[in-house]
Amino acid sequence: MASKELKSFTREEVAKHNTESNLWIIIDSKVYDVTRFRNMHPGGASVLLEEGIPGEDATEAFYSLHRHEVLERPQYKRLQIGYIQGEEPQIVSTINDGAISKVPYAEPTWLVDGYHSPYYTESHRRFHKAVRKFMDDVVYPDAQAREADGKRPSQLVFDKMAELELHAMRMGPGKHLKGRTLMNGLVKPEEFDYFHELIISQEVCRCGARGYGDGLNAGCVIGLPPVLNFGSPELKARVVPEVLSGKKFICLAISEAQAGSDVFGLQTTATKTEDGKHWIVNGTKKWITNGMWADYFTVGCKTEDGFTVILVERQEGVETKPIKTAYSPTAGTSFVTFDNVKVPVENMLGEEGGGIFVILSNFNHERWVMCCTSARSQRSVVEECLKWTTQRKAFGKPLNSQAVVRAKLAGMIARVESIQSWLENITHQMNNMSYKEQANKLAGPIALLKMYSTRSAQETATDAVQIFGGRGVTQTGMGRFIEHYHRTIAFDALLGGAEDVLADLGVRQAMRSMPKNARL
Ligand code: HEM
Repeated sequence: MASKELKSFTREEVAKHNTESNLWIIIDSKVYDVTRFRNMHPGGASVLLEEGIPGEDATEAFYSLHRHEVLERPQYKRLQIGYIQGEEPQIVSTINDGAISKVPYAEPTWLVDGYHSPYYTESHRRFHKAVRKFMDDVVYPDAQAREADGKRPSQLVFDKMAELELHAMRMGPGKHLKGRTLMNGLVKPEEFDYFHELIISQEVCRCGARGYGDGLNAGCVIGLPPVLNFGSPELKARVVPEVLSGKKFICLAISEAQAGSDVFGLQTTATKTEDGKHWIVNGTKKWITNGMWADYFTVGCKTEDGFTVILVERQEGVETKPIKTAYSPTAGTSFVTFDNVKVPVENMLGEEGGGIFVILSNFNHERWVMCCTSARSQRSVVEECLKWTTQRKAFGKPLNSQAVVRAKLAGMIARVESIQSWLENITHQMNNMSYKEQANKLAGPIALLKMYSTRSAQETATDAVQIFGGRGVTQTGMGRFIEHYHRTIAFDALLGGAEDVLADLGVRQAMRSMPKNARL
C-alpha cells in the first residue's frame, strides 16, 4: 500500500480541529489526527481533551508521558496527517541510524566533538562507526523483539555477524583472525587490538536488553577461548570454523548447583575408559548461558589427577533444561545434565589435571569484557536519566531543577566516567602485554575493576529508579529501560566471579607484590 501524502498546515488551521469529533494535535511540528484513535488511546480518551491539547501543540505533554519510539510504531505513525508549514521536527531518538548522541556523558569522551584521547586511532573511529550502524540497524530491532517474545536471537543476526567476522573479533586479537576480512575490510587482522574489541562489546550492550545481550553468543565469548588456546590442532580445525561462522554454538559449563566460584568444589566427573580412548562424563551444570541451544560444552570436570577441562559435544546423554531467571529466556540459561557421555580423549583442553590454568587464563578476558559492557550500560542509564529529568516536570519545574536529583546525576556521571577511564588504561596495558604478562599483572586490577563496575552499577540502578519513580519499576513506557536495568543488574555482579570474591582476589594479588622491605 502506498504511504499517504502528508499535507502542510498552519498552526491556525490545526487549531480549528479542537473538538471530540474532530481532534487534531501537534507533536514536534507534526500534525496528528487522533479523532478515531481517541477511544483506543492506552492513556484514556479524556486526557486528549484536556486544556491545551485539542488543536494545540502537545509536544511537552506528550514527551513527559511517552517515549519517542511510540510515534515510530507503525500503528501510531499512520496517525500523522501532515506537518506545520515552514517547521522542521527537532526530536531525535536514541537508537538512530548509527548517530552519536549529543546528550552530555551519553558517549565516552573519545566520541564527543572537541575531546581527545591518547588511545583511539583513525582505525578505531572508522571501525566504531560501522559497528554502531550495524548494531542500530540489525541488532537493536531483533533485541527488542526477542526480549519481548523470549525466543533466542534470530539466526539471521548470527549470520550477518559472521559475514562481518564479528564472532571472531569478539575473541579478541590473535591468530584466529588471520586471513579473515574484518568488517568488510575496514580493519586488517594484524591491526585489530583490544580497543577494537572494547568497541564491539560496548556497542552490543547498547541494545538495552540484558538477556538478549547474553543470548547473542556470550557463550562463545567465554566458551571458545579454551578451545582456541588449549585445543589440539585437529579439534580446532573442526570446531572453530563452525562456531565462528555462527552455524554452531558453544557454551562454558563450569558452575554447578553445589559450586560456583569454588572451582575445586565441582562434582562433575570424567573417568577414562579402560582402553584409554574416551572420557565418560557424569554430572550436572547450572546457570549455563546459551546452553539451551549449544552444540558444544566446554566442561570443567573432576578427574583422577585433579581438575580437567573437556569439550563435550551434544549427543545422547546430554540434556539441557531452561532455568527461569530474572532476565529473559533469550539468554538460553540452562541446567545441563551429562549422563554417561562418551567423549574422545582428543577433546581434552590443556593437560590432564591442568584445568585450573585453562579456566583462570580465560577469566581475565571474560571479566574485562564484562567491565566493557557494564561501563556502557551505566552510560545508557545516565542518558535515560538526563533526558527524563529534563523533559519531566514536577511541581511546575523540570526534575533537574531539584538539587537532590542533580546530586544523584553527579554520582552516576562520576562513576561511569571513572570506570571508563580505568577500563581504557587496562585495555592499553593489554595491548602492550603478552597473554602471560596479562595473567600475572592484570588479574588483580581487572578483578578490582569488575568489582567496582558492578557495585557502581547497582548504586546507579537504585538511584535511577528513584529518579523515575513508579516508571522505574514498570516494564513498559518511559522507564522501561530503567526497570530492565534494575531487574537484571545482579547478573553482572555475579557472572564471571562474585563481587566479594573478586575484591578479595584483587587485594590478595596486591599483597603478593608487596616489597618485603616496605615500612611506614
Ligand atoms: C499521537 C498521539 C499519541 C499516541 C500515539 C499515544 C499513545 C500512547 C501509548 C501507546 C500509551 C501507553 C504507554 C506507552 O507505551 O508509552 C500512552 C499512554 C498515555 N498517554 Fe498517550 N498517546 C498520544 C498522545 C497523548 C497526549 C497528547 C496525551 C496528553 C496528555 C497523552 C496522555 C497519555 C497518558 C496520561 C498515558 C498514560 C501514561 C502512563 O501510564 O504512564 N497521550 N499513550
